[in-house]
Amino acid sequence: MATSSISRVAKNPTNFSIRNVESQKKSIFSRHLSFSNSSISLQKLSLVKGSYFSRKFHTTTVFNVLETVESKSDLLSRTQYPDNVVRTERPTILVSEKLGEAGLDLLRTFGNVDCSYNLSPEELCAKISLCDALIVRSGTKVTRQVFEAAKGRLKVVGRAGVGIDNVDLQAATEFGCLVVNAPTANTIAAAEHGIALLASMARNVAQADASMKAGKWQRNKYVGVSLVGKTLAVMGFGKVGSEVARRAKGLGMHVIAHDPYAPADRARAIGVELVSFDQAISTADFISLHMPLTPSTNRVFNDETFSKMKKDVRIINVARGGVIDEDALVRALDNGTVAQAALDVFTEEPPPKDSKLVQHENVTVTPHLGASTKEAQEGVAVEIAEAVVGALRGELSATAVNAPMVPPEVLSELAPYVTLAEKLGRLAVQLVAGGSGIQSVKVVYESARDPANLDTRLLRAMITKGIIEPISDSHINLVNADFTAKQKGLRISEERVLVDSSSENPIDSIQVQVSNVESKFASALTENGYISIDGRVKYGIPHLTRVGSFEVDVSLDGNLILCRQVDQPGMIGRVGNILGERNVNVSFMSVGRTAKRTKAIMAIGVDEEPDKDTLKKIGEVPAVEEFVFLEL
Ligand SMILES: NC(=O)C1=CN([C@@H]2O[C@H](COP(=O)(O)OP(=O)(O)OC[C@H]3O[C@@H](n4cnc5c(N)ncnc54)[C@H](O)[C@@H]3O)[C@@H](O)[C@H]2O)C=CC1
Ligand SMILES: O=C(O)C(=O)COP(=O)(O)O
Repeated sequence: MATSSISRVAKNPTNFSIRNVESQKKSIFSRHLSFSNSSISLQKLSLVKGSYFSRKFHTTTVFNVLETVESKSDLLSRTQYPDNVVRTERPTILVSEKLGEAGLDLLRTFGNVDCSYNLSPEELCAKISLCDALIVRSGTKVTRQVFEAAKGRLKVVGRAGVGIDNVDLQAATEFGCLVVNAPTANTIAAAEHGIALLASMARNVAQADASMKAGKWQRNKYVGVSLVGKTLAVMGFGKVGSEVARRAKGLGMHVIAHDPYAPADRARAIGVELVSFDQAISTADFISLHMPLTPSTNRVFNDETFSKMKKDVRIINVARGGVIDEDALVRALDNGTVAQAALDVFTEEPPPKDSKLVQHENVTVTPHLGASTKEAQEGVAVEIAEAVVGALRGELSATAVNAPMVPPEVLSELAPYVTLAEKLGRLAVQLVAGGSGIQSVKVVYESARDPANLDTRLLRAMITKGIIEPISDSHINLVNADFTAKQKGLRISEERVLVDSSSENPIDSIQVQVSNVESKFASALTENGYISIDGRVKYGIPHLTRVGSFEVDVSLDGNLILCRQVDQPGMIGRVGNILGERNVNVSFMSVGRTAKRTKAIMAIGVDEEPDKDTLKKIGEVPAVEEFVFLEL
């Protein structure tokens, strides 16, 4: 008989009307009674729905659909606002490194932009709890401390460039913060810088320039090497690597590449042979690095790998300093294995003033200038501003780094199922008797679609949200759903059941099963002993269609009383009277039973939350065997 202590969500009268019409006019099961007196016609309903869908569902991203769906179903627990508050004020966007004006202008049309450059880690942590978004380049370390200091307000980190090795992605994910980058706008700039370093290193341009400025004229000292006919190994054949390869081919070089993930046909198309790591480094005259810094590429160029290189090899690094063991490189330069190196990036930036590597006479250096052209900086600024604004609007950018991508057409199709999934999660957790922790949840999707064509990650995230949020202070979104579930020891498994129906709808029904728990409403348990509830989307609106082994049919909105009683005449009237006397408005009622005159379940939708006394009175009706009050 316990009732739940879950906090209420706001109500929107328009949605009640829609639901009432839905209940009244679209009842499918014979014993479904509607207590609605709504005068909205079905035609009007479809108009409302039509305009709603056509206006909103052109959107292309996950959070936008979540926002749309949630505002439609009156949930204020918005995915992207962890403090459960719908913010109406302009968001604050902190830009911690120089960003192109076009990007800043775009950001200013949407939020308050705080350009604070050269912040110390402490200053960044002090500011961040006042910010909704942070935009960085490679110079700002977005550490776990930053996410902790944000106190849940920071919703998106935008990296105005490619490399995200300066952002603690694991921490971002744990804190439900989306990370987006600008992966395309500086590709050419980085490739051109790679080629500039290659050519200037080969012809000693920087050294000769410094020598002349020191008053010298050393023509014999600075004899260079030619590029034509030499072998260049491109390590990392991604966007930058392939542009470098293309340009090097134009200089008459023989280009090979190593990239465990690059498709061979892409390489073949520009006349580049993909080879193994060892083959690349042992045959190349020049080696150009273009792989990201990850645990597996960290210091991949070290004493051992330098020793496998051809004598007098020349190395260019426009990727990340950390892929080279810099002390080993100094040794390789000193012992003559590596003739020259041209470096734009360093393990520590800026490197120490007395760095042997930077000071080495055979090394050409630039201070991380790969992306620093006017064109690239305007490009990344706009690219990242669009991504950040989109994310703050509730959209999931196409350049999200720590969240799954769900194609736009899948998103709009799944929208009503997203609401259904969250509500089933909310209901399931409220049916669990206090004290027994949920560890294992199984979700069964019935669908006529080929499982390969059914992306359920979004639904699983929303079921997780529905289950976890009411019983904890965690705030779940698509970024952190799986992580949070795992952290709380909640295992969510999924099963797809192929059914013989129209594949026009992505899903026929969703069943949520919670096993190894006690229920505060025993009728929700199946004969196998687990809590089981089913839901469907009918005419765009989520419905609860089964509780345990009882079929019901109620639209999922407002609050719900589930009663199990002896199936006998007069029960609906008796319970309805108790609620009516206490001014609790019944919005719909549905009765389900397994057999005539045995046991039945009554599902009663109520607009107001009945007080304890009212619920007690319902419990005292002699034929009522158990009941539970649930908030959706
Ligand atoms: N110096 C600068 O200012 C700039 C530096 N960069 C850096 O250049 C690097 C590449 O950037 P993009 O080409 O845009 O990225 P990308 O993601 O298009 O390419 C990276 C490639 O590296 C490959 N890769 C991953 N692990 C590898 C491994 N162990 N061995 C060989 N290849 C591996 C990937 O398969 C991918 O094809 C990044 O680290 C980025 O941060 C990018 C732009 C400017
Ligand atoms: O995009 C990248 O990965 C870069 O390294 C460019 O860095 P930056 O934005 O110039 O600090």
